[in-house]
Amino acid sequence: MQSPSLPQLHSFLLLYCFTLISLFIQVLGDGGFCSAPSILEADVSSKPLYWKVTNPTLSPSHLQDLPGFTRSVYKRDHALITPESHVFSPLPDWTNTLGAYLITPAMGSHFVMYLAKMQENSRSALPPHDVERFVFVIQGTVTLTKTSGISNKLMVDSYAYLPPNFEHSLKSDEPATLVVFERRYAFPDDHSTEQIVGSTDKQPLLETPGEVFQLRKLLPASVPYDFNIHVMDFQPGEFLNVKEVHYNQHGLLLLEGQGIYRLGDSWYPVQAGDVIWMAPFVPQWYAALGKTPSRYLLYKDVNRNPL
Ligand SMILES: NC(=O)N[C@H](N)C(=O)O
Ligand SMILES: [Mn+2]
Repeated sequence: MQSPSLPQLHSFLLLYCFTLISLFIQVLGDGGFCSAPSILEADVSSKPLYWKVTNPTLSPSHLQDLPGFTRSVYKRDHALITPESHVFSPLPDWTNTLGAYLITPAMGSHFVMYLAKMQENSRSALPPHDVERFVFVIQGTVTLTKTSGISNKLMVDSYAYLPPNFEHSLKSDEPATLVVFERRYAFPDDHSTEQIVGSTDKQPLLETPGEVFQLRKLLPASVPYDFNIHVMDFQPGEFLNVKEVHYNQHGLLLLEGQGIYRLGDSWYPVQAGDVIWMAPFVPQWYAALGKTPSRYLLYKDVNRNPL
């Protein structure tokens, strides 16, 4: 049998290498040999708004049952509370509602932030005396009823601000999830706040000089309001220009998307469903990553002298 000529051997080797390379690319393209399912693969575009907040991508299956594994962190000037850490218990005086307090004055905040999981036929209780309340609907529909008898249906992405000592109730026939902020109202002389009902999509985009994110504010900027709720949108790859350090404190809920949050000297991968506490003056910065835009809801105290 005649041995292959040099040109034949050369073309055989070329073909062999080409086959190997295309096989390797094929395997990598399928996520490689040992990659966990990427959160990017979860196609959230076909899901209801804010769906991932109540259906977070928990750690990959091989980590989910890893004893003690969590992304949650609690430090002096910040905290990251991730869904696998939530501890729900019946909300005092609410009917058929479980609550998970995520930020409270025990952390050093002057407000509380909690998730309220309303079951069937559930009803809210009033906040304590002189405490104002802001509720935002993450999932389901609730009916806000005031003493005047007027009621509003709040769907996902809708919200309500209730002044201190304002009689009201939130009812839900079907399961619904709210994020709630409450704060002891700092009464300025002869100022008072009004009850507000609105939805994010109807709020105008505000100027953000020097920044690229889109900003909506859900409450009036006027003096009577001692906090505001910002809704901030980032396209993948966009990030905060200012590495902020300010006297205001924040409670943040990532509603959509994923990225990296810098808090102090720590850098955290975050995703929809994560909650962050930022104490005054903690250096803070965010970059949106992945294929889907980021949106977060942000409590920020305003209009009061820090003294
Ligand atoms: N961490 C933040 O996104 N902070 C806001 N830009 C703010 O303080 O208004
Ligand atoms: Mn800030």
